[in-house]
Amino acid sequence: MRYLVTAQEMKQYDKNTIEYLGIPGPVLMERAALAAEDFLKERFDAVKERTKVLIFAGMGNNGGDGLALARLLAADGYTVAVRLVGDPEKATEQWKSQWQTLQHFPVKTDSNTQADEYNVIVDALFGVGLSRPVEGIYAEAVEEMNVAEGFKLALDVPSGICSDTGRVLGCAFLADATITFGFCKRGLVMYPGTDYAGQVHIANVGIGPESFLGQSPEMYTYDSCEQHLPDRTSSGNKGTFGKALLVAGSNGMAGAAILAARAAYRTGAGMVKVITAEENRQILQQGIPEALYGSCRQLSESLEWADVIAIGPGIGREEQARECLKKVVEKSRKPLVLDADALNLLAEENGKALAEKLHTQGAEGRVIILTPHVGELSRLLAKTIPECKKELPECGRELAERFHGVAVAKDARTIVCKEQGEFYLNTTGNSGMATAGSGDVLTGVILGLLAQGMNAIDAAVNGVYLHGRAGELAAKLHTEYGVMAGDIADCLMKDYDEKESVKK
Ligand SMILES: NC(=O)C1=CN([C@@H]2O[C@H](COP(=O)(O)OP(=O)(O)OC[C@H]3O[C@@H](n4cnc5c(N)ncnc54)[C@H](O)[C@@H]3O)[C@@H](O)[C@H]2O)[C@@H](O)CC1
Ligand SMILES: Nc1ncnc2c1ncn2[C@@H]1O[C@H](COP(=O)(O)OP(=O)(O)O)[C@@H](O)[C@H]1O
Ligand SMILES: [K+]
Repeated sequence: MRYLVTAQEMKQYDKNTIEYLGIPGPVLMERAALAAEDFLKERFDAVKERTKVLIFAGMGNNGGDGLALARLLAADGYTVAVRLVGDPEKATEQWKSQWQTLQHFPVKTDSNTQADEYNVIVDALFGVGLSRPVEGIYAEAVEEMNVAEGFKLALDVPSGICSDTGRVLGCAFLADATITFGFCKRGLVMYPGTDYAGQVHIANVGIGPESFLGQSPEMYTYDSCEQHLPDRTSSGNKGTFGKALLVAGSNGMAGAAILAARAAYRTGAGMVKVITAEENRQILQQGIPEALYGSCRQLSESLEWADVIAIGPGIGREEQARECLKKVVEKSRKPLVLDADALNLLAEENGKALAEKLHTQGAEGRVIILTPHVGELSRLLAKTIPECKKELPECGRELAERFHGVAVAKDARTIVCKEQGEFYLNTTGNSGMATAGSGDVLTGVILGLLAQGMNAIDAAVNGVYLHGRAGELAAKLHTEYGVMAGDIADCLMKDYDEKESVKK
């Protein structure tokens, strides 16, 4: 698990470390600079004589980090220059202290430096203190750094990237790598910030979980989650691993049902039964002979049979779909995943009463997971798509609250939201997954995990992770251009044993 912090959280943890834990600010800054120095030395020590480093320093403590780095590198024999951007009169106390110390070291600090004469450019203009769009002399400095050749390292956050959202404020430094201090900032994994950050390295500078003082970060991600899969009893039979009911696929949309059923099986469900339009019977049985088939008329008895239910992929918005959704809501209290057109039906005017019932069931303890993409989310919340994209965690949380459930707000960086507590932001996956049917696969994955007894939040979080991971494996085989949803389903769990054996 890796925390993802906002600027405000990071500043609070800095403050707690200094004021409560008693580690002085200059010590933290020195450690930040040492970490950056180590990072550069690892890459450039072998060619030290030919390495010329230019550091662009702002007037805040990010600039202070830059000055400390300049001193360390110069003391180590590197050719280093610093370009000051801003008015030193307005610099922070720590900055001023770093500046005085720097005067005793052979570092060029006049303004005549030409970026194209250096082969390492370090951005120490702004870190988590960026508070408005980058303009004027700061924008010029960013532009100069961006057009320069050579290796580009950002300290803490690429200047111009909002630490909380990953958005570009005015313009931003395009880094090859970012060394970030203490905890990873949200903006370094969200788009487009992640593209600007390059490779992200998290440096331990002495600000750790002790600094939370009861207020842990609100967001986290997984780098690896094998240990979070449901236990698999070696003596289990197909009943042990759950009976998953999938209501999917209207006439002509059998593919959605096949993809989701396939994904549920691949994730480990013992039995998958698909309720779909009569016309789909043959193609479904050919496409996935392992699945049981049922027509919409058999829905009631299938609801009795099932341990867990998912409804939505490819069901359309016709009367039959509405009837099925009504039954699933009214005749069952079993764990339920709602996706695609099931969500659209709930968002319609005449779906409001059903949504109200679900809300009550959620309050009474029914497990409800909703998996909207931003379009579906915008319909459910009556907001615009840009609003939902901009405030995805908040919108996801609003939906989770509305249904007393778990909302999987899908985008290039999907966020799993509960009514309260932390958000999970997913970092697996790639643009190859922006392909029709990819969401149907996710529904099947979450259903498969629920079938094996996982709780709602774990099924949603791990489902999203595994789905993205499968997308990465699929892209290795087919490139991001060539991935189709079926490839994602087929790549599910493919590297699981391998990773386990590496771990052992
Ligand atoms: N103890 C600490 O405080 C530590 C801080 N560290 C560094 O300190 C950074 C945070 O330092 P600060 O809080 O001083 O903030 P920054 O150095 O990120 O920037 C803040 C300064 O930039 C100005 N500013 C913000 N946006 C601007 C814009 N668009 N145009 C022009 N000026 C703008 C602000 O008015 C302020 O003067 C971290 O990112 C990290 O690099 C690290 O050294 C670790 C320890
Ligand atoms: N650029 C991307 N990077 C990572 N994941 C992505 C990207 N684009 C889409 N996805 C994932 O693919 C899935 C698409 O789901 P959805 O929009 O419901 O597709 P469909 O309705 O076609 O099945 C979501 O899980 C989403 O997070
Ligand atoms: K920076």
